[in-house]
Amino acid sequence: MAGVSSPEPALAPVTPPQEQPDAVLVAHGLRKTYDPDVAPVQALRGADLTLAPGEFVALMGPSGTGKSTLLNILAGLEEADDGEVWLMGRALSGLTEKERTHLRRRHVGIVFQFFNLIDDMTAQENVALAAMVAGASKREAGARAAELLDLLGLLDKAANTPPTLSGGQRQRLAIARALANQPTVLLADEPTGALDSRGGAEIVELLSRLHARGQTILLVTHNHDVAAAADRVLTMSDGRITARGDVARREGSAA
Ligand SMILES: Nc1ncnc2c1ncn2[C@@H]1O[C@H](COP(=O)(O)OP(=O)(O)OP(=O)(O)O)[C@@H](O)[C@H]1O
Repeated sequence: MAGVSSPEPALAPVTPPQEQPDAVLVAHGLRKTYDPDVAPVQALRGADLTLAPGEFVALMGPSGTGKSTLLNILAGLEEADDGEVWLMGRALSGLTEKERTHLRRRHVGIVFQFFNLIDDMTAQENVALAAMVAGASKREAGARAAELLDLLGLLDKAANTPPTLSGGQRQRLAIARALANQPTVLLADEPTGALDSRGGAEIVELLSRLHARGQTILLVTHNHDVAAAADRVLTMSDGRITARGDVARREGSAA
């Protein structure tokens, strides 16, 4: 639990974005306490992170150390109590709500474990809707959806609704939907968590292919085999990033 203190020190802050002008995403000093007045839980205690263009980074660490909280804040689903996030070099705190939403819609794709698909729409409609929300015309959205379903091996399931797909297919559809806005960065929280090993391996293979095409990816996972596909593994403990490295390829070690 994040409330239990860890002997590991936090690392020094990441380089400020002015010295990393091309960073896609930089977070500095993020703090978040849930239920501050009743039963405070310090989920984030000064989390720092930087993502360079085209990087595939895995975020690991024990349960309850703040990984999902960090991802939710980066995705704009939750607000930090303190700290700053720079997306495409722009500090989010300096933007209006509307500007923030616009910037995120343009640059961030989100894949969460529980899919968030619309059950009474077809696979094609689910992806096309996300493209339209991001500003595509109906025609462009239809074409983009077909292209993404093809890329993700789901073209023959375009007319299926999510409940008629397997878990692995649903997760691939969720990834297709997250890519519908052609995001600069894809944020994925345990995308293989609900899948069997074959389904998980398919998602890893898919993420690797997207990465090879230049997609920047930040992935939360408990699975060392999944993390091994990344360029770099960050380890969270006690609400902070406590290890950074390019060690994923070395025997799946996370530290
Ligand atoms: N909405 C919430 N309200 C209160 N506490 C929360 C809330 N969300 C998370 N927490 C607490 O914040 C801490 C960090 O949770 P978080 O889900 O970010 O951890 P995690 O590292 O992603 O865990 P896991 O690996 O189990 O998914 C935990 O102690 C959790 O119980």
